[in-house]
Amino acid sequence: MISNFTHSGSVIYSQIEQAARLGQPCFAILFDPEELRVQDLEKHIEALPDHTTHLFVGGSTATAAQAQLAVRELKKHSGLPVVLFPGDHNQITAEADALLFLSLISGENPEYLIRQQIKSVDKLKNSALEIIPTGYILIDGGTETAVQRVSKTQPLTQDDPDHIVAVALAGQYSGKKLIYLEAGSGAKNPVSAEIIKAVKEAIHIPLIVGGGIRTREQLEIAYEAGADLVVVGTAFENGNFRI
Ligand SMILES: CC(C)=CCC/C(C)=C/CC/C(C)=C/CC/C(C)=C/COP(=O)(O)OP(=O)(O)O
Ligand SMILES: O=P(O)(O)OC[C@@H](O)CO
Ligand SMILES: [Mg+2]
Repeated sequence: MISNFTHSGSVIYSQIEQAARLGQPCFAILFDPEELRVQDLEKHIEALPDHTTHLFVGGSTATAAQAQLAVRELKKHSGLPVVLFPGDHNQITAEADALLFLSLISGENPEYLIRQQIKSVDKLKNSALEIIPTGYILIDGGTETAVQRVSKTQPLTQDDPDHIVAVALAGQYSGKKLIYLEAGSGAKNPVSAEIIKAVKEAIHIPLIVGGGIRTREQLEIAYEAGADLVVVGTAFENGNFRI
């Protein structure tokens, strides 16, 4: 019997999974609510690359009000799915289409492994927001990033792909539906092709890759290595993402 207790549909996740299965990679632009000026939003929407499939909203230090405004305005001006990628439970708003329910599994800070998630329950339990359990893995991108500072966790070295694969598999075995390899916003070095490939070969859930991707070439390297969804934030924010 189909359960009546299903919290919400899985429209967004099913799309990502199906695209991954068909080898049609997805592409997300990340809007940091802290940086977003509403008066510039239409210009940003017009500048979205044609192959954009998702709009992500989140920041390491954005407030609840900033996140809510960003989601509302993006939904108003674009038909693309708006997916929350929160740095904090306060950024969650039921007006989005889906939520990456992140757990920072590369680190050992209980606040980002389970406490933030518990704090979000009151908001989530009566909402129809699609919740996508996501294993979030912070990898050293050559600079100290906001995620590292905020989460007080160390990134995993790119020199040990076997360990990164083990963390990703532990996430999958724990029931995560997505794995997100993160080099950190504005990273000097994106996650390497070698690591993307090793993780992709090991897991059977879709793989998100982000952090420090600025060029068409880096984007293609990530897809070629096996990323199912690539996220670009800073380069788009700065008007530097040339494709
Ligand atoms: C799912 C729930 C309830 C909460 C999530 C809380 C967790 C586990 C967060 C993971 C750790 C973290 C701080 C992630 C931040 C992710 C993010 C939105 C990064 C974008 O970084 P920017 O804010 O753009 O960086 P800059 O400050 O460099 O611009
Ligand atoms: O801002 P950039 O470096 O594109 O990173 C995107 C995203 O992965 C950050 O969480
Ligand atoms: Mg940012």
